[in-house]
Formats: sequence, C-alpha cells, structure tokens
Amino acid sequence: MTTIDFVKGHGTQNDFVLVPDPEGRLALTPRDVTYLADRRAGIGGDGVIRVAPLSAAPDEVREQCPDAKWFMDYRNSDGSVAEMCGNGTRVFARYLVEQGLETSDTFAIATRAGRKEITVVADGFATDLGPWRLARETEANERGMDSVVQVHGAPDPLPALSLDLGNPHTVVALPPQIDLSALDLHTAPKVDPTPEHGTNVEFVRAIEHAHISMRVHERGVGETRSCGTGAAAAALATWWWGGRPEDQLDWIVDVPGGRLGVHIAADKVALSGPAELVARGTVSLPG
Ligand SMILES: N[C@@H](CCC[C@H](N)C(=O)O)C(=O)O
Repeated sequence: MTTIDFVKGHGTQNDFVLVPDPEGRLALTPRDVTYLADRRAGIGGDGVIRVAPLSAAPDEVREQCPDAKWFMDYRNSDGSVAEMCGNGTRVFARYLVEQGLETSDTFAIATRAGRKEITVVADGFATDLGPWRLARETEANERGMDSVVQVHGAPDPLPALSLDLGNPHTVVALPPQIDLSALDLHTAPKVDPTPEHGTNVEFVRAIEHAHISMRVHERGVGETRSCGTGAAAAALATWWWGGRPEDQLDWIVDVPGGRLGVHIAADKVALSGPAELVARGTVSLPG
C-alpha cells in the first residue's frame, strides 16, 4: 500500500486535493484520483493536482515553459486529465509560496495548456491565463452564438457560444424569465453540436455594467461552486455579445462559492481571486 502526503485547498470553493511530488516520481492512476476526490470514501475535491517539478512534465509542456520550476498536473474528480484549471493555478501558487518553493511576487508555472504567469496580489493570486479564442469562430452567427444547450429547468434549448481557454467552455446567457437558481445541474447539460472532447458549460446572468453571476457544470466533475477558466469564459462571452466595449475590460464574476475578477487585455485574459489551504495529512492509496 502506498501512503502519500496531501494538502487540501480551494479557490472560491472550487476545491482540490494537492499531492506534493517534489521528485516527480508519482504516477497517479485514474483510480487513485477518483479515490482522493471522493467526498465520502476519500479526501474530497473537484479535482486532484499533483505538484511536480518541470522535469516531470510532458516534453511539449517543458518546451513551452522553460522558466517554470513547477508543473500543475491537473485531473478532474472522475479521473480524467484536463488541460487547465484557473482556480487550480491560484491554489497551486498558494502552495508553492507557503512552502517557500517560490519566493518572488511573480513567477511562471507550467500547465498542459502552456505557461501561466502568477502574480501575488492583495486578496490572493492573479493568473495570466494567456490567449483565448472562439472555438468555432466561423460558425458564430450575428448574435455571437454557435451552439444550443438543453438544460433541466429551461423549457427550450438555449443559444450559446463556445470558447477555448486552453480547455473548452460553452457559455449560455440566460433569458430574463429563467432564474439561475431554477436550473437543475445534477445532470450534464446537452450541447449541440456535441464538442469532440466534452465541454464545461456556464450559465450567465448579467447583474450590471461588467458584473455577472454564473453557475457552471464542469466536464469531468458535475456542478461546482466555482470555475476560474469558466468565469473568464463567461466574462469574455458577455463582453463579446456586448460588442467588445473598450471601457469594459475589468469584470466581476459572482459564483456560488464567492467572487472572481477577470481582466480582458487584447487577446489575453487574466483571472484573480482568493486561494486557501485548509488541511494537510497523509492518505493511503487503494492497493
Ligand atoms: N475548475 C477549473 C476547471 C477544471 C477543468 C475542467 N473541469 C475541464 O475539464 O476542462 C477552473 O477553475 O478553471
């Protein structure tokens, strides 16, 4: 039986089991990940993050991130690998700083979606998520929609926009007659056309100028209380639908677990918000 150290943390209640692997020797299987993420039989989390040295990252990640020391090896709670996790980057950064593994106010980390730059800010951490793009630009109609989403709680399919932030997102602007709280996200919303590699789905309600609230159904997880790349996708889609106003580049995104900041800069986007570590211990992996 293998016993490992773990650290539990969260960013706006998007929670993760961090697994320190300073030598880069740990091969977490999907079964290990589902066990660690299990809220009843294991530790519990929306995802599992192995903290590995850059030398343990895949070749293409090492090439893209030569100045990063640490690789965020992210898995969803169902054991699947995801390219990116925005809230995860901040919790990962919190761990590196608390352990003294990073000592400056700005540093790079490596992810499967490339190099991400972290900045320590007053209320947590900001992550430069880098470039984003419309996933199906050629198919977006004049209203900026390229797909439809069927979700329990809405009588008809709702128009949506797909964005790529390193990982896939489909954003729905809720019509005024449907409350965010009326949606049932226990089952995955159905997206048409079906994205080849699945998608995270965000439902957005505008509150005021550059201020939205959202709920999310995450690929590989289910409904979560926050999603960092999802918040960025939701702000970008709302900004896009609004005609990309140049005076609306700083967004507030309210999620069930708290509040995130999103800054849009030309072809890049940044995410900011809190990150907390709440527990440490050891756990035996299933044999
Ligand atoms: N919660 C994350 C996103 C995690 C990955 C996602 N479920 C996927 O499969 O793409 C975030 O904060 O961005």
